[in-house]
This record gives sequence, structure tokens and C-alpha cells, in this order.
Amino acid sequence: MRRVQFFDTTLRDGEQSPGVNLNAEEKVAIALQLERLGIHVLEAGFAAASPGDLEAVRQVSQAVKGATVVSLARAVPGDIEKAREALQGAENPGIHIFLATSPIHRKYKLNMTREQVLEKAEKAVQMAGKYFPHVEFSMEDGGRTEKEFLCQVAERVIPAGADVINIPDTVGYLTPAEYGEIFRYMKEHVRGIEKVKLSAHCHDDLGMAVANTLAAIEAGAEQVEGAINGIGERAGNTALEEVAVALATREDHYQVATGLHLKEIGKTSRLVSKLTGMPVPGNKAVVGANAFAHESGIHQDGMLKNSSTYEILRPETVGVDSTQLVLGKHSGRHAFQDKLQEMGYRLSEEKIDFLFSRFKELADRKKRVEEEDLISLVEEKWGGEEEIFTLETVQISYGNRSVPTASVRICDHRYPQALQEAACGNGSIDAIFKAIDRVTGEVMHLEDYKITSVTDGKDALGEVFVKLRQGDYAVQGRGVSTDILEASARAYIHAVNRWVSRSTAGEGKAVSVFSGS
Ligand SMILES: CC(=O)SCCNC(=O)CCNC(=O)[C@H](O)C(C)(C)COP(=O)(O)OP(=O)(O)OC[C@H]1O[C@@H](n2cnc3c(N)ncnc32)[C@H](O)[C@@H]1OP(=O)(O)O
Ligand SMILES: CC(C)C(=O)C(=O)O
Ligand SMILES: [Mg+2]
Repeated sequence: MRRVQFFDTTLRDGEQSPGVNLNAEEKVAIALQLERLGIHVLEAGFAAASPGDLEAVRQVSQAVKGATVVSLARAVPGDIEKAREALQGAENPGIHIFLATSPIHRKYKLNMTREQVLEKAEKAVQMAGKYFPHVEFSMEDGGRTEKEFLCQVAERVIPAGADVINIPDTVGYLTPAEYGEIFRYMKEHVRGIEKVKLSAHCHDDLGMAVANTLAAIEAGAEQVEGAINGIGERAGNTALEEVAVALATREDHYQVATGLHLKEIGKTSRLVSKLTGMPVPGNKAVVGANAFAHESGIHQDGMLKNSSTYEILRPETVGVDSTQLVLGKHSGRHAFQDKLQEMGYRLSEEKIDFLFSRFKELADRKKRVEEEDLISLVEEKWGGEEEIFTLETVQISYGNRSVPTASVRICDHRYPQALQEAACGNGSIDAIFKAIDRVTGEVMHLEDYKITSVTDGKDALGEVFVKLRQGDYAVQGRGVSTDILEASARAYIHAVNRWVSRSTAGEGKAVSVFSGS
């Protein structure tokens, strides 16, 4: 199988992401992790950019033992000297020299003729070859350069000593077909091309960096460049982990080996995200939090029957969190039941039906239903006592200068019709409780009221805990909802149900929902 080399520029082009600044220690930590991933060439920085970056390149090159470590340099002696200084003592040093070749860059940026570009490139590579065993030359903005000029530049830098020639699509402009065509053209037309590796370096301005890189591989590129999580200048670089995983998953198509340790991808991605401060979007391929999460009922059902229905890749292959069947409003009964079983609940079909409808009501109001939410749902309902009153609706009228009024609609299961009552109170909760008392005919004294958040986030479930008393006897109840007023109504009705069912059973004594409370 053909082999493709991976060149990582997270520490150089990746660090060019606006707002990112890695110090030497952080660069070393990322470099060592990239080595564990099996990266072949590691661009540690741009030594001439600043004394700090020179020092970072130096420290990375001292720490890394296997991979080749390179510094970027313009085609000027000063930059080459700085790279040399930084890489003295490195086990496998290299240099990456670049010079723009496109008409736009020649005219507006460099103010150079084609001949001047050819000469400058040749001289720089010759000089670098005296110091470095490995010299890569990049034709910046190669994607917008005349093809025959790319060939001319290559034919000057190959004899000068370059062993890798990189053709960057610096501004992410090309389509995959166009980019692949450049590699085919150069392979066919450049004298001595067999002496060098051709490298692909893409940017994601039009969202085509990974596709372009894969197209270059199909067209014969022997090296690919990019950054972990696709970070980099503007819209970023090719996400190297995506290329690696595409090549492995579609080995049947690409017939390319990388030698990378894919299991290290998750860890590498998390480290880069943490140290650069650039979060990974949830829907990002391979390493996004949702890359192996399934929310919709039909997909979850398929996954439970056989994971190949909706997963082309196992999360453990790339060292990220295992597949998750996320419960939300799109989930179905299969996934719901499976989750309850996994949590240790053994419930009858009838109970599951009831809980599933409560779950759907909750999921309509909450983005994600967590395990704690399920525990609350199950335990709220299945406390053992008979349910006489069920809350249907609660409505509040509240203003900071008016008296709060609550209206509740409650089913009393002993009668065919739901009952509705309204009451005013000192506050919204007091009004709700008074309205409930009117429906139930039980006048309870509220002895304790506590509210806690069951889950995280603004849409967290609130759990309300009440203790009601009549004479010597007390009951406790609990209610759960994303809305604390509704949770309060549920808790109160739960306690009243206990009160009524215990007193009808002749058990009017203090009871507690929670053991130990
Ligand atoms: C596509 C890429 O990612 S290329 C890499 C981009 N990365 C960076 O630029 C990060 C580090 N850069 C820096 O710290 C600074 O730009 C430095 C230290 C390299 C240079 O700083 P300065 O000397 O102040 O120059 P400045 O950045 O303003 O301008 C760049 C100069 O380099 C020239 N230049 C640009 N590319 C090259 C090149 N490959 N070879 C030779 N000269 C070049 C420009 O034409 C300009 O020259 P001029 O001053 O004669 O007009
Ligand atoms: C320095 C070169 C290789 C570069 O980053 C680009 O052209 O995008
Ligand atoms: Mg780049």
C-alpha cells in the first residue's frame, strides 16, 4: 500500500489563528502528544517571528526525538539563520522555506518578476541545504499560480537541494478537481520530480480543505499538511485528524497507509483545544462532542439493533467518548426503555408507557434529558402511594406591584371532571398552594420548602421538596419540572396525595419519601 506522510503545522499555521498564542511549554506539550499520534514532520513555529518563537522551536526540537522538527522561514538569509539557531542540537532538524509564486503575490506583495522569484527561491534553498538535512520549499499561493511557472520553480529548487515541494492553496480557493489536477500536471511535467515528495497544504475558506487534501492524495501527493481541529489562519487549515480517519475508514478507496496511531486523536484534539482556547464545535467531524451521539428515535432504534446502521466508525478507534444515545424530544420508546434498563430500573410496560409520555413532555421543554432527570421522573411517580390528584395546568398572574394570582386545573380521579380553582397569595407559590387546597379540600400547613437544581444549565430541572403538616402528622412530597412554579405545584400535590391515601388507609402518621430524611 502507498504511504503518505503527515506534516503537522498546529504550532505554526495553527497558531496563526487570531487570538492564539502558545508559549514554549505549551508547544512542547502539544508536540509530544503529536509525536504519540505518530506525526512524521512537525512544524514547531517560525523562528524569525520573535525571540519567544525561536525559543519555542528550540525547546520543541530538543524534546521531540522521533519526528522531524522544522521551522518556517522566508526566502531570506536572516530567517534561515534564525531557523538554524533554533534547531541546533535537534535530533531530526529541517527547514520549511516559502516564497509566493502567484501573479497577484508577485505583483502586489513582493513586487518581483518571475525571474527574481526563481532566483530568490533557488538561493534560499541552496543556503538552507548547507545547514539542514531536510529542506521543504513551498510556493505560497501555489493554487493561484500558473501551472507552468509552478513547474519552473520546482525545476530550480529540486537541483538546489529541496526534498519536499509543497503547493499550498493558501487562500482556500480551489476545487478538489482543480487542486488534484495541479499534482498530476507537476508529476507529468517537472524534470526530477521523482527525487522529491509533493506536499498538499490547504485552507478552509470555502470549506473544501479536507476534500482538496484528499484529492491531492488521489493525484499522487506523498505528504499532507494541516492542523489538529483544523485551526489556522482565517477559516483554518486542513483538519489532519479528518484526513487520517478518512484514509483509514475508506482504505478500500484510497489504498493509503499513514502509520498514525488513531487512538491518540481524541486526546490530541482535547489538548490542542485546551491550550489554544479554541473550542471544538459539537458537530465537528471525528472529534466534535456530537460526532458519536444519536438523538433521534429512529437512529437510536437502529443503533440498538446494530451500530453499523448509523455509525461508519467506532469512537474507540479514535479515542473519543463512546457512542451516546442522547435522550431528547426526538427520541423514541426503544432508546428510553433501554436507558431505564441500563440504569437498573425494571418497570412494567404500563409504567414505561406512562413515564415515556411524561418524558416527552419534559423533552419538549428541555434540550437534553439527563440520567438525573430520569431518576427524578421515575421516583416522582412510583413512590408507591395511590395518585388521587393529578395536576393538569397551572397559570400564574404575577407583577411586582400586584397581588399574585394562581389558577390550577386538577384531576380528581374519584370524579369524572377536572376541577379548576384560583387563589391569591403573598407570592406566586403561596397562591398556587392555596388554589390547590381549594381543589383538594385539604388545608395543609406548609412546614418546609426547598428547591434544588437537578441538572446543569439554564434549562435545568428544578426539584421542589415540600413538607406539609396537619396536626401531629406530616407528609413530604417532591416535584420536578424545568419550571420551578410547576415543580412546586407537583410537589404539593404529591404530598397531598400521600396525605389523602394514608389517611384513607388509616395511616395518618409522619411519612418520608426519602430514606433518612
Ligand atoms: C501563508 C503564510 O502563512 S506565510 C507565514 C505567515 N506568518 C507570519 O507572518 C507570522 C510571523 N511573521 C512575523 O513575525 C513578521 O511578519 C516577520 C518577522 C516575519 C517579518 O516582519 P517585518 O520585517 O516587520 O515585515 P512585515 O511582516 O511587515 O512584511 C513582510 C515582508 O516580508 C516580505 N516577504 C513576504 N514573504 C516573503 C518570503 N517568503 N520571502 C522573502 N520575503 C518575503 C514582504 O514582501 C515584506 O517585505 P517588505 O518589507 O520588503 O515589503
Ligand atoms: C507558509 C505556507 C506553506 C502557508 O502556510 C500557506 O501558503 O498557506
Ligand atoms: Mg498556510
